[in-house]
Amino acid sequence: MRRLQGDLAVGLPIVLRHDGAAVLVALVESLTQARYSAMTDLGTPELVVTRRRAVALGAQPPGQGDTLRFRLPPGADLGWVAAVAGRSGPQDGDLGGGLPILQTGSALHRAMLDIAKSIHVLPAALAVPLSVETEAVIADLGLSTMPLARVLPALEEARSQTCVSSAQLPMDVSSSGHVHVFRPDAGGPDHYAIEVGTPDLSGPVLVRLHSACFTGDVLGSLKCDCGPQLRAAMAAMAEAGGGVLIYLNQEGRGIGLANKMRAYALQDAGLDTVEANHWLGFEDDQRDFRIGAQILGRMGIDRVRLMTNNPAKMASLSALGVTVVDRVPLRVGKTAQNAHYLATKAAKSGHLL
Ligand SMILES: Nc1nc2c(ncn2[C@@H]2O[C@H](COP(=O)(O)OP(=O)(O)OP(=O)(O)O)[C@@H](O)[C@H]2O)c(=O)[nH]1
Ligand SMILES: [Zn+2]
Repeated sequence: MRRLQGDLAVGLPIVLRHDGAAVLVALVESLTQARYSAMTDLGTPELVVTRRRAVALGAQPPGQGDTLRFRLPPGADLGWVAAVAGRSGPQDGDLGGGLPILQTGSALHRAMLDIAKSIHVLPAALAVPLSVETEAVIADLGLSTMPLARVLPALEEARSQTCVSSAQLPMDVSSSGHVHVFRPDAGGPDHYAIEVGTPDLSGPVLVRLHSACFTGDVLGSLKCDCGPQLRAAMAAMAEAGGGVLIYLNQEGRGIGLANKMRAYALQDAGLDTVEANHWLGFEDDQRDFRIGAQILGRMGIDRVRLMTNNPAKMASLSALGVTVVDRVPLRVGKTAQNAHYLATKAAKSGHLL
């Protein structure tokens, strides 16, 4: 799967197989003019997008499925395809004639977008069904290939983590502390568990499950409350004698920093934080808290006092077998610039303020 993800990330097409059929797939995010031309020369391409994206573009898609596909209209160039994907910015909502007739996508189409999301790029793919003849044409290119049946298990495998290194770290909140680095067995970004002070891991542990926010954690952004929440959680852990911060590299609620900045540009144009995610084709929250639950398990922690205002985090951990003994609210970092963001999270995502 890492090879497949790497190829797609740099713009190389891959071949997915299912039920005796083969489809050549490239992600719109990394598609170049040369590859677009080569793919359209090979057959009749379809564009695959999420229902969220189609609705954002004004379509009224049939059925219930979350993945949709349509044939490229005559004359559609790479610029049009990129605009459908939302690659360049808020102006991409203006498609003129709108989208051609949409069809519900199959499990194969959904897998394409799942792979795109797993590498934090826009969920939009160009797919060219291959005939026996066209397969022969590309046979020598050595493209990565995978049967559909292996895609989901391979993505699942990336959630299994192993601790690869640990060391002591004195910090300003506490002179005693440890950092443990966890790595997905199937590759992907590392995640970190930080023991602040000397927590008793056998009892209910004061825990913060924090998702990376480069802009808030590092740059001191006033648009969200992440930086103050991070620092307040660590200070509270030190004060209590110990706690564990799980720092998950799930930037932008799991859409990655590039897409979060696209979402910020959309917010500058008037959308709220949830609408901006939808406009780009993502769900409100693309994070997978199974990773956090697994790291807790690897550390031998099964009872937590969870520092959060997000009931969905508590519910996810409970469903995954971690006992949430109580919730410790984290109400810090309100600014004039993030008041609307926090109000939207309360109204649309159920955050407790
Ligand atoms: N997509 C997107 N992500 C954002 C935006 N603002 C902040 N984030 C991300 O939201 C996440 C916030 O993470 P957390 O603070 O752990 O989670 P939370 O759901 O707010 O819950 P608690 O803080 O625990 O109450 C981080 O990954 C940020 O990068 C935004 O406008 N759009
Ligand atoms: Zn933030």
